[in-house]
This record gives sequence, structure tokens and C-alpha cells, in this order.
Amino acid sequence: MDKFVVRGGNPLLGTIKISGAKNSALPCMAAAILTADEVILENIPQVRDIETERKLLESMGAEVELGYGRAQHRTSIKCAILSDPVAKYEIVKTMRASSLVLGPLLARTGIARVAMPGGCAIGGRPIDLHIKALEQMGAVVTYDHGYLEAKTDRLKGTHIVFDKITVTGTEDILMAATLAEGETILENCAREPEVTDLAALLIAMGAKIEGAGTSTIKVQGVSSLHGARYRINPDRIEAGTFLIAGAITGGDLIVDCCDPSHLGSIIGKLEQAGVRLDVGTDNIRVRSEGGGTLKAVDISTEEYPGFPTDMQAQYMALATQAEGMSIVTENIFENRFMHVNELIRMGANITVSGRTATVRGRTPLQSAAVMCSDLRASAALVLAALVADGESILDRVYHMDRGYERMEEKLRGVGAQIRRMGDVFGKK
Ligand SMILES: CC(=O)N[C@H]1[C@@H](OP(=O)(O)OP(=O)(O)OC[C@H]2O[C@@H](n3ccc(=O)[nH]c3=O)[C@H](O)[C@@H]2O)O[C@H](CO)[C@@H](O)[C@@H]1O
Ligand SMILES: C=C(OP(=O)(O)O)C(=O)O
Repeated sequence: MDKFVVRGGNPLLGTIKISGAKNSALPCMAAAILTADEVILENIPQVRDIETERKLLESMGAEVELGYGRAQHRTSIKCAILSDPVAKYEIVKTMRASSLVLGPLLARTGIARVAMPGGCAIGGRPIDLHIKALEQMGAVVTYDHGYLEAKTDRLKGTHIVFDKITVTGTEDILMAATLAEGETILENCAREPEVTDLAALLIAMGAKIEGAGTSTIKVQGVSSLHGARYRINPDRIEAGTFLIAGAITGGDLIVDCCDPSHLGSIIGKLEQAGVRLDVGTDNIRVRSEGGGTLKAVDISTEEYPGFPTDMQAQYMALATQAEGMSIVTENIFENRFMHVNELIRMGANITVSGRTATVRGRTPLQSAAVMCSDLRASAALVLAALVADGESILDRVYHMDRGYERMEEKLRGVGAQIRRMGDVFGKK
């Protein structure tokens, strides 16, 4: 199992480029199920979840080509024949976003068999709201040995109000509605930029959608969709993670090829914390003197445009280096504090009560052997290790590889001492 070896103490200096958003790329790849034509996606990040999604689509009969060389971030998907419309448990258990194939499979083939996702390290990951919406659209859903099977002659447009805001739920039903008969009105939708990204691809494929990015989306169903070429937006969570890397190390870093308009809540909190940010059109320069100059700021995770749960762990690493008490409240997932005990092992002063963590800073961090428990917890541990005294060893970095493209190479490029154990090119 790969490990990261990180020696703390270097300020990050230079320019770091942001990859395409994993959480846009995954639903966009699933959207290719909706047509027999070729869908070409550009700016696809090279991360493990994309490879998993490729396997998932191929297991159903799709032809998927991941580019290489100069075209390494381009993917072509052709779902001319979907011989086996099943999302198998072996794949779903490694990637919850696999449930995104449910809506498109059902809309295109009239049948979908998808393993129930179960929970994961950050909490329960139910898909009851996806199922309820599909039933409202006329699907018949049954359960069989850990799988749900949905069938329909053709989905029917209807009026759906999500009981709770769900990102992949909104995306799944949006895709289903594109091929439904008549109009579907979706209310209480997620407004995340990834939903807007998906809608833009669907529109390029011939879908009739209004209101993506707002809480009400209207879809006029069409009888078929066609192929398209589409460029995925930059990853706002990767960008936010590197902004914190610049801030925590007392660096001077340009986070390039990002979309600052998607980063409002993160920019706001970092500025309150005393970090200097120069916001350009597609880049942000982050400057800080590091620990000692950072101020404690409370954060509370919310749906977009609020502070993202996917940045909570990384922000907590920063809070350990801020003067004063920061209250971190996690409102989206019930168990997303797995990084806390590892940060405490590195010297952080953090107490957790229910959904709230209290971070008392500033504490010097010590290097340690630590364990990554999920994707963003891993990122938080890298950030902590970048300012710890000595060499930290991060185990189970396969969690990181799910969603960060060449994290260690990008950080090394701006002066961090980080290598993957066993990576001969990275050894110093
Ligand atoms: C691939 C992808 O895009 N993943 C993102 C997506 O996950 P994901 O789409 O799975 O998260 P949701 O927005 O669906 O979950 C939000 C909340 O709703 C609950 N819920 C969700 C669906 C449902 O049917 N029933 C239900 O109760 C969840 O348990 C959670 O408490 O949004 C999350 C919240 O921004 C992010 O952390 C993930 O990175
Ligand atoms: C939680 C995440 O992803 P997923 O929903 O795929 O688990 C994430 O990207 O932080």
C-alpha cells in the first residue's frame, strides 16, 4: 500500500495548476449512458475514481477510451450497446458515486440494477431520495440481495420536491428527466457548480433544461440525445486545498487554472483568517506569513454556496495553526471527523462534541506516522505534515488517489518535501 513521506517546514512558492473537477467528471461520464453517440470529455482529472467509473461503464458494455500523452485528460465514451445495465457491488462499494448510473440507465434502457451503496468512512450514504424521485416518475423499484432493480416503459415527467438537498440525487434525476415523457420540475435542488457543469453537457447533448444552478430546475423531456464534446470545469476543492497549503506554510503561491467564482465561501474564510489573496479571473495568489499571523475563524459546512463539507478537514488543519479557538461544525455528514484523532496525534488540541469540533490554536505540530481514512481527511493530514517538525509518514494514500491528481508531484513542484514511498522518480 502506498505511503507519503512528508518533511515539514518549507513555504510553498510558485504556481500550481488545478485539474478538472472529479465531482463534475463522474456525473458527466454517467451522462454518456443517455446516448448511443460518442461523448468526448476534456479536462478529465487522472484520478482513481475516473478509472473506477471507466470500469463501471465498460462492465455495462460501453466503449471508453481514456486519452494518453498530450490527450491524457480527454476521455471518449460510446454507449452504443448497454448489454448489462448493472452497477455491481464490487465497484459501488469503492465509489459511492456509482449510483449516478441509476437514472441514466433507467431512462435509456428501461431497466437498471444497482448495488445499494451502504455507508462509508464519512457517514451513511443513502440514495432513498433518488429512488423516491424515480418512483414518482413511474419506475417500479424492487430489492434483491443488496441490489435495487428499477424498471419502466418510459419515465414520466412530474413535479419532484427533494426532502433534502442532495448533489448526486439532483444530478441522477436531472439525467433521468432528460429522456422522460413531458416536463419534470425539480425543487430544492443542489446548486453546486458540478450540477451546472452536468446540465451544460446535457444541453450540449440536446437536452432541454432551465434553471440549473438554482434550486428549481425544469426539464422538457426529449425522445433522444446525441453526442457532444464538453470541457469539465476546474476542481474547486483541489483549488481550496492548495490555497490552504499556501496559507498554512507561509508561502506565496499562485493557484492557477481555477474558477474563483466557485470559491467564494473559502476565499471569505481565508481572508477573515488573515490570509492575503489576490483573486484573478482564473487564478488566485495566496500569501501568508503562516502560523503566528493566522487568526481563528469558525466554519459551518453547508450546501453550495455555503462552506463545502469537502473542505472541512483541510480547514481544520489550518485552524490548528491559527491563534485562538475555531469552532468547526459539520452539518452534511454525521461522521466526517475521522481526521481529528490523527491531527491530535500530531499535537493538535481538538475536542469533538456531536457535530462540532473545537480547535484551540496555535499548537506546533509534530511529525508522526498517521493513517488516511478518507479522501479529504488525507488532504488534511498532508497539510498538517507540511508544517510539522520532521518527517511524517501517511499510510493508505489510496484514499487521496481517488480524487487528487498527482498531489505529491504538484506539491513538490512548489517546494514541498513529499514523496510517495516506492516512487523512484520522487526520491530525494
Ligand atoms: C461524487 C460527488 O459529487 N460527491 C459529493 C456529493 O456527495 P453526495 O451526492 O453523495 O452527497 P449528498 O448531497 O447526496 O448528501 C447530502 C446529505 O443528504 C443525505 N442524503 C443524500 C441522498 C439521499 O438519497 N438521501 C439522503 O439522506 C446524505 O446522507 C447527506 O447527509 O455531495 C457531497 C456534499 O456536498 C460531497 O461531500 C461529495 O463530495
Ligand atoms: C466525499 C467525496 O466523494 P464521494 O462522494 O465520491 O465519496 C469527496 O469528493 O470529498
